[in-house]
Amino acid sequence: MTTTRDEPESLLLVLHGARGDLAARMVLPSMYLLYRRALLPDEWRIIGTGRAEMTDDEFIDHVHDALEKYSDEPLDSGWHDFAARLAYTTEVTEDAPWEQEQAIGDQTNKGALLVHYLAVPPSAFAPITRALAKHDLLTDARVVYEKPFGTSPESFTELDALVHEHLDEEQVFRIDHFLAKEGTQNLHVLRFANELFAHSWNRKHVAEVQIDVPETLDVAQRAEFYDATGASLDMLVTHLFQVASEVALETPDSLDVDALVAAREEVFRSFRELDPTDDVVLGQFTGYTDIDGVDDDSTTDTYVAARLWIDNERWQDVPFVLRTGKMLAGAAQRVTLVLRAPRGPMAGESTVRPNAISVSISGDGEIELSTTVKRPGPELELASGIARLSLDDVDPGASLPPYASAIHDVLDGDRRAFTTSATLTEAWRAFAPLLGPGRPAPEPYEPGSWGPAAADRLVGDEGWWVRGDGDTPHGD
Ligand SMILES: NC(=O)C1=CN([C@@H]2O[C@H](COP(=O)(O)OP(=O)(O)OC[C@H]3O[C@@H](n4cnc5c(N)ncnc54)[C@H](OP(=O)(O)O)[C@@H]3O)[C@@H](O)[C@H]2O)C=CC1
Ligand SMILES: O=C1O[C@H](COP(=O)(O)O)[C@@H](O)[C@H](O)[C@H]1O
Repeated sequence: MTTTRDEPESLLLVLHGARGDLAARMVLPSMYLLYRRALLPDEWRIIGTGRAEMTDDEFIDHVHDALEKYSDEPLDSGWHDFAARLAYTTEVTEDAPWEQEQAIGDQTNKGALLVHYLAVPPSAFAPITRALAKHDLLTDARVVYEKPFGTSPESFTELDALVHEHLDEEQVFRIDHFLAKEGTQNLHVLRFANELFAHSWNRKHVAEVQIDVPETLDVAQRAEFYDATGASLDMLVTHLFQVASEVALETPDSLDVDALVAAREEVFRSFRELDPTDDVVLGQFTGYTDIDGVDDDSTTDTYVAARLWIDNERWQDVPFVLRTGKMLAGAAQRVTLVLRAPRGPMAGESTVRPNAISVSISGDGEIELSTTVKRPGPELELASGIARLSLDDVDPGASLPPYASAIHDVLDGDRRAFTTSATLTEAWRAFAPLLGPGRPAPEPYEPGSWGPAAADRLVGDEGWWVRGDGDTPHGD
């Protein structure tokens, strides 16, 4: 399997929104981890930006605090070397000179790779892009955009046009960290590298696909953002659609980046527009509107379950049932292919569960195969058994968390784990009916439950594969 490896000799990362929550939780700890694993070029620097003034030393203290809180790596002698490469400056704007322009130009003239990471609210993507273009800081640069990249088909189209006015698609890295998860990346390896699975991956053998990300998390820490977003924008049109495309890929000619991305784009074109009446259930947990920062009459969805249809030969009539929600009874990130009942001499045996290929995409990932076996004993009695392979048992297991993996890919110029303009265009097309007058009203559900019972009609007779406590298929 080849990748587009294009490792730079030196790096200048401009981290826009460096004092924000995402920078503290994900970006800075990821850079520290990459540094400690010797996965950064020998020469590198981070320039953090923000709208307020701050000295370099204050920024270094801020980064230290963030790493203490959010990094698992020790702040030992390596920290001092890391800190020596940090600087801070006020944010670039369109209508004023920027003090960093000359310094950045000097670095890039010497061959440094310039990466702008926009860890800022989506409303700031356009002004910062324009400002960077105005100061000629986009030529040959790579630009990382956080999610959501647009909040409606219209705002996506507008942002996409602006971005393409100044950047080639190859320069643009739109993060969807679910694509960077080890477990997600294992989906196509599992399928294409194992004859055992390759032939089952179609409508002939698969009755239903469930992509299930229930969460126990509350939203009180980010109420303002969440109330303006909701589960379907935060998770469905983004992560769950991307994972669905990863499951549903047509077989690419190779696993090269271009072939893989093209296969993902192709399957997105087959996504049928959601039918909000028949195929979508929204929910809101009881007590949501009492949270500070949430409107008293908010109709924001904190839960969504949707049946997605993929209109191509491989998946015609196979429902892809996608579910996620906050404050649910258990947490999981699981893709399950529920297989059809066997034909032949054992057809009609109804005492056991269906076969299933179930992949946990959280952490390092785990594969479970639900199989039917003979119960030991003199009679021919059937039983269900689950074979499990935890991917952190695979040698050598040195995985990177999704954000570190995504940043590493940006440095390598490897775009396989990023969304593209084409996939997002199709995602918004398929999702658009849920933004219209047909959007169902969210149904109430109790915190700690599995969400509105109405969603049970979206899955087959076996129900939700995840329905125990925690990340556990039912019956475990
Ligand atoms: N936090 C998280 O866990 C996740 C966040 N994201 C995405 O990451 C991005 C950043 O999120 P998060 O860090 O939580 O958000 P914050 O609200 O913490 O904003 C990040 C920083 O952006 C700067 N900023 C805010 N408004 C503007 C503006 N209008 N122009 C320029 N800079 C601005 C602020 O810095 P200053 O005041 O110093 O200028 C702020 O510290 C968002 O797109 C979000 O959707 C995605 C997944 C998870
Ligand atoms: O992007 C988001 O993802 C998280 C779930 O992802 P994880 O990798 O942290 O498990 C979700 O909780 C959050 O609402 C959403 O914005």
